[in-house]
Amino acid sequence: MAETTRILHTTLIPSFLQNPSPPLKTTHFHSQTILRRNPIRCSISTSSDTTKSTTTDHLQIPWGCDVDSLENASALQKWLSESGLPPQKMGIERVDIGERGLVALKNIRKGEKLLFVPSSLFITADSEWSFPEAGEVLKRYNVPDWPLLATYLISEASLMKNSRWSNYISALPRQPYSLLYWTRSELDRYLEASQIRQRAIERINDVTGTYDDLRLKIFSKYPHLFPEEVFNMESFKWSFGILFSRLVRLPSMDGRVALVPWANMLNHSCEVETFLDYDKSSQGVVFTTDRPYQPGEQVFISYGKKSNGELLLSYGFVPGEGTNPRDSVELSLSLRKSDKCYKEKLEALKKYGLSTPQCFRLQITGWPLELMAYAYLAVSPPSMIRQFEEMAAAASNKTSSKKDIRYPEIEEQALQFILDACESSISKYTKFLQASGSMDLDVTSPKQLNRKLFLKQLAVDLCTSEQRILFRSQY
Ligand SMILES: C[S@@+](CC[C@H](N)C(=O)[O-])C[C@H]1O[C@@H](n2cnc3c(N)ncnc32)[C@H](O)[C@@H]1O
Repeated sequence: MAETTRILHTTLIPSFLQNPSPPLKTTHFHSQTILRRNPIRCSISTSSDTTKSTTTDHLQIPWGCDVDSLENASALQKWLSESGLPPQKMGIERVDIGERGLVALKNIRKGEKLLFVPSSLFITADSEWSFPEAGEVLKRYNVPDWPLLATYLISEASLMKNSRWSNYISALPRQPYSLLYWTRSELDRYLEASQIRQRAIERINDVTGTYDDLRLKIFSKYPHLFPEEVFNMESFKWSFGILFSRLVRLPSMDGRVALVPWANMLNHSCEVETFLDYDKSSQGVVFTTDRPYQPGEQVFISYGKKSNGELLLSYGFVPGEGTNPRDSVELSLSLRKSDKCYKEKLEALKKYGLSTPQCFRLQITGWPLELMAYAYLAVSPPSMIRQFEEMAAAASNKTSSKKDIRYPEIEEQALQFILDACESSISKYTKFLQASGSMDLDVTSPKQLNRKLFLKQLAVDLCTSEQRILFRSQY
């Protein structure tokens, strides 16, 4: 479950539909369409306009289960054992952290290899389709792994019991926790202070744009293979939500991405340092424990070195206060519009792939040298025009030039510039956190109220942790 964001941005958006092979003749497919698909009933608007107040109350994905359903998880466990999963030292149980998770059934030692999920149980871009022609069409159009897997998941899910993955899909959450399910007004209201709001908007736009591309360029040409009642924005939101929170990148399999049933039941802990990977000798997905577990204890892995905001974005949770040593916050710095050398400074920044405003990542342990270089540039007087390039180069992470630059004559101003930026960001968090106590949630049903309270709490937890890093940086 590592590095999903990077993978999405590198594979989802490229124009994958430039030169498809000639389309197959439609008559070719008729024998396959006897398999019945389960449509999404009363699906909500497929509009890409997330500013509309679409609530998730109307969502009618007819597959998957409630996030904490143990019944479906037990059926999954039984099916996996029958399908080649070796006996395990862990079982699926309801847990305090993460709803359902894997819990030790026996003593587990530090350094033990666990899981051994065979590759026959992975879902990858090469998995066989129950509708092979649908898969063939996508491959002819060179659809990259992420959108291909999202479509595959919907295709298999819609076949319910007729898919070989039916037990796996039935145990997936009907509505994954993900910022994809937040409306634009919820993002604006709850995450106004955090840069994660913008990342969420970009991600929602990526998903919407990908779906629109698929619909326009492929689905509309093969409606008998990709009917709109099944392949619509709602089902794509679901399948991308599942991919963001469950897809694993396997470094020892050349970085291939896969959905790995069973391994998918492991929750994340910021304290552990162990990752899922493919083990060539046992030919399955494993992980090696970095601590012992006693029977009854939940076993965790790491989803990667992610900040609280990144965990909220992909997985829909925020770790407990102060528990994430990798936590960070993005601080936005801008050139002053009134700067006499605004144009020259902006040119220097652009030369090194930077701009204004520009975000820098602050960690609890400190800020990057690039941030200080940007601050030097922002405060430097016209007399330092010859150093602008050196400063911009040092502010960029795309250059091998020296980062540790120092200009004692403007150091104090540069530090003050950073402090002011922290101060301004802190005041946005303070405003939200103070208002959150008395926020009118503007809802009519108890279900909606629960949802809003849940989102608000996530936002409060995120903003508290991000503000804490800013205070620390200021200090
Ligand atoms: C790969 S799944 C893990 C299995 C999942 N708990 C289930 O019941 O299906 C990832 C999801 O588990 C939950 N999760 C994982 N680690 C968590 C944690 N430390 N705190 C809260 N929720 C967590 C989040 O909902 C996340 O999207």
